Amino acid sequence: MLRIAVPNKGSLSESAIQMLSEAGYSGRRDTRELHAADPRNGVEFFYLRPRDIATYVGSGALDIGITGRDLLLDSGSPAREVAELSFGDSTFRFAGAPGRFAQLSALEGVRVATSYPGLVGAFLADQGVSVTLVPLDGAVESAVRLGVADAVADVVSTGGTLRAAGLEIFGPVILQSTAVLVDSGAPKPGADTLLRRLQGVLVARTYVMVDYDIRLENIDEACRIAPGMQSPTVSPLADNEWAAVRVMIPREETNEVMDRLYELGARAILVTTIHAARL
Ligand SMILES: Nc1ncnc2c1ncn2[C@@H]1O[C@H](COP(=O)(O)OP(=O)(O)OP(=O)(O)O)[C@@H](O)[C@H]1O
Ligand SMILES: O=P(O)(O)OC[C@H]1O[C@H](OP(=O)(O)OP(=O)(O)O)[C@H](O)[C@@H]1O
Ligand SMILES: [Mg+2]
Repeated sequence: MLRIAVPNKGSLSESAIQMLSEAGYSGRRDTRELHAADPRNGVEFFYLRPRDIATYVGSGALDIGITGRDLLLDSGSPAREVAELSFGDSTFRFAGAPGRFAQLSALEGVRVATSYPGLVGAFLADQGVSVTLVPLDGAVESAVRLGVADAVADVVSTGGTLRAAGLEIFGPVILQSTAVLVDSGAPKPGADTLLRRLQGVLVARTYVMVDYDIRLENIDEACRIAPGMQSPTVSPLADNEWAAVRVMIPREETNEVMDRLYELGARAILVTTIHAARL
């Protein structure tokens, strides 16, 4: 059985569990369960703190897992990133009182609070800036107001938490993070199937299927508007001056592509969602 680590709570948990469900796996039924077997698919799930997942996978205790890139790098674990999963996006930034720090070098010698000391320490060492790191468990934005640090380094999503704490971002982007699939680098039976299934979910979410009818003389132009993956499927119609075309397009381009096809003379343009895919 492939042993898979899944975030048990926090920002990544719900999306990770949803994605595995769309990939055809059945997981735990109760949020307090820490382990669930899915014998039909030959996998076992272990629900763990996202911060600990790289440690379990890097040590070989578990085969593969879902965590954040920032948490992976912070852990110092030898686990490696296998694929991006397109959720849990965030940036990792420095912040301080408005106007206090103009650039990174202004951090020299000051106290920087973070719950990612491994990630921030490595970044600052690489940049040749020496600070006193103040490791905290969370809510690090309060550290400046409460006087335990001069600046913070933390996850930023909307920026709302920083603003509410009266802090301002400065300096370079430390990291662009996203949820990732991680493994130990050693091949594991069943891991390829999991990866293909998750990639299938991403394709199904990112693309839609478009069907339309078009006059034969306009097919080439229509295929330039929507070229598809390999190439559109073109089928004859009973009226031999027309053909039916089927093609995948990026979901976010749906209406623009429909408008352009219609203007070209396409009719009966139908868009359907994709439930699952293997490219
Ligand atoms: N708005 C967000 N807040 C926090 N983490 C986020 C956010 N968006 C994405 N993430 C990502 O989620 C992961 C952190 O998840 P984790 O569950 O450890 O902490 P959390 O969501 O802050 O939960 P908790 O604070 O309850 O431990 C990181 O990879 C982080 O980049
Ligand atoms: O930019 P925003 O949209 O405001 O989101 C970022 C905030 O969300 C997270 O905090 P969380 O709620 O997880 O609490 P924590 O700091 O205790 O982890 C993160 O640590 C930031 O504080
Ligand atoms: Mg948090």
